[in-house]
Amino acid sequence: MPSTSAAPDTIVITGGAQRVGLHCARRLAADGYRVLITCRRLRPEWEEQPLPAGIEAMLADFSSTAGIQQFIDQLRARAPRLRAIIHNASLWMDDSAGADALQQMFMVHMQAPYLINLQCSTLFVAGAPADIIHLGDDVTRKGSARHIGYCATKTGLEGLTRSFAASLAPAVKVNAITPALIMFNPEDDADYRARALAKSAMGIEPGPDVVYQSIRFLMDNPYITGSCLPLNGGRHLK
Ligand SMILES: NC(=O)C1=CN([C@@H]2O[C@H](COP(=O)(O)OP(=O)(O)OC[C@H]3O[C@@H](n4cnc5c(N)ncnc54)[C@H](OP(=O)(O)O)[C@@H]3O)[C@@H](O)[C@H]2O)C=CC1
Ligand SMILES: Nc1nc2c(c(=O)[nH]1)N=C([C@H](O)[C@@H](O)CO)CN2
Repeated sequence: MPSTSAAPDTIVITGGAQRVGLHCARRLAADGYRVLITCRRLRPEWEEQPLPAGIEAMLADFSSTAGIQQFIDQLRARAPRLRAIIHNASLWMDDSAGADALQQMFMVHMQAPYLINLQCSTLFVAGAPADIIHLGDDVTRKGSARHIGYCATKTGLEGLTRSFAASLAPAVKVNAITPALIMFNPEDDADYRARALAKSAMGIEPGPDVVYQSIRFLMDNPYITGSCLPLNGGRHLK
């Protein structure tokens, strides 16, 4: 649970302005945490429908090292009582997306978590539970014929998980959640959706709360670190 001190503990969720990240931000704010979400653009809808109390948006673009460093400097200046950093930001690009697609996904999936973890691990509250959680992808289990660059960079993120877990223990636990289908995108057509649902034993689109539940499980468990938690509906059974 959040600290009882005057300042609530802070959880950072990168790429938290939509979909999975925003859902988890809402749930964790409702749990009593101060949640800092990062985004490349503030959403116009927040004018009419402000983010819930406890959620603050920080502009951050991880497409360059300078952009990552600017975020780190801003976060350090705010000197939050960090409880967790959740690396959720991601680009899901297929291999027809252009020559620099791999580089773009490397920046978001590996360079940003690498630099942020290296420089922000000292912002956690000393002597209190501390977590870094990487959002990976179940696709790393077998590889992907259609998202080679995406899969490679998410595989690299799993490697960062194990290395940072060894480096930051026992002060900070570092784990990954490796989901398969969580929530479709609006443009996904009926045929794509049917094929995606058929790939797992559970055969459902579970929605983002299963990611929140997995985050809570990792945060509330003092003994798991260096692990990649499969969240794939039994996809490995098919
Ligand atoms: N959705 C699913 O079914 C699955 C999701 N996952 C993983 O779970 C996580 C959440 O998924 P989902 O909610 O669909 O993710 P999204 O595709 O909605 O992306 C999340 C956010 O990443 C941010 N982002 C992208 N590029 C950059 C960048 N260069 N700098 C900073 N932020 C960036 C975007 O922020 P903004 O738009 O504000 O710029 C975006 O809102 C991801 O890591 C994803 O790979 C894994 C398997 C399945
Ligand atoms: N950054 C993102 N990564 C992924 C997404 C997404 O929408 N954004 N979606 C998927 C798919 O759900 C896939 O798991 C099955 O269709 C994977 N990664």
